[in-house]
Amino acid sequence: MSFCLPAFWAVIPAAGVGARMAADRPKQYLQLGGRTILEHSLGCFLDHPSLEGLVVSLAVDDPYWPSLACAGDPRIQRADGGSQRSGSVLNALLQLNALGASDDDWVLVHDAARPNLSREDLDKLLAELADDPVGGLLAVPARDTLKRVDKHGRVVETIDRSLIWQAYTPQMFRLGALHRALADSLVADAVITDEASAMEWSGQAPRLVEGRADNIKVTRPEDLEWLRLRWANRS
Ligand SMILES: Nc1ccn([C@@H]2O[C@H](COP(=O)(O)OP(=O)(O)OP(=O)(O)O)[C@@H](O)[C@H]2O)c(=O)n1
Ligand SMILES: C[C@](O)(CO)[C@H](O)COP(=O)(O)O
Repeated sequence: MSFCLPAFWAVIPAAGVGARMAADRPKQYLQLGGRTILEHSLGCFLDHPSLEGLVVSLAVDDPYWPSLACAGDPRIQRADGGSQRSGSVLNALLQLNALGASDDDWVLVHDAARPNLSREDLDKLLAELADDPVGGLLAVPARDTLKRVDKHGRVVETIDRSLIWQAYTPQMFRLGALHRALADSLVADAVITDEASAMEWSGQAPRLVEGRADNIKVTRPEDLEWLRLRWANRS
């Protein structure tokens, strides 16, 4: 059964420094299968027929972007990164407004550090949330036993994981609602680590869409080692 997926705008926050990766450059510019991690993450969106436009948030002093083949792609607009991920996303949303996006348009925010997003998961998110009143995100149910610890690293509780999920990206919300939620939560100095937490802060209940667990965020060296092994086995 073919179905029409909703049109959407994409925001790719790529202004982080990758401190936990401790590499010689920000992790989004490390190589995976002959391209940078950022190029893989952009690629999943640039060829999608429902894409209206894409904004990538880059550090204001990013020296690496101009050397990428996609730097001149007219489908990609730039926004200045912020001191936090949420600020980088908010700046990109402002750019979408300038590009003519409307408040009711869908926006998908996807970490530049998640290069392994599948087209199947992207289309699943779009299809399942196309008519949702709030929006939502790709997520994976907790698979391991979870422990709560005290300040000494001693277990104080095993948490019931039956209702615990890990938030991934893309996260999909209407532009106007996300813009308001991010701006208001930033003014209130709320702790916001993803778009869904800003929507929750504003009183909304985003919907989880189960995705693939291998849509991992490259955070530490072993994450990239694992992806490189998978990529090598693909070719
Ligand atoms: N001020 C920031 C911080 C992060 N990001 C982006 O948000 C995504 C997820 O953030 P994270 O994995 O934390 O990346 P870093 O902040 O670079 O990592 P670290 O916390 O280890 O420095 C990444 O694509 C990163 O580039 C961003 O655009 N602007
Ligand atoms: C947005 C995110 O990837 C969802 O899990 C996560 O919150 C990013 O956190 P980080 O500390 O900025 O990597």
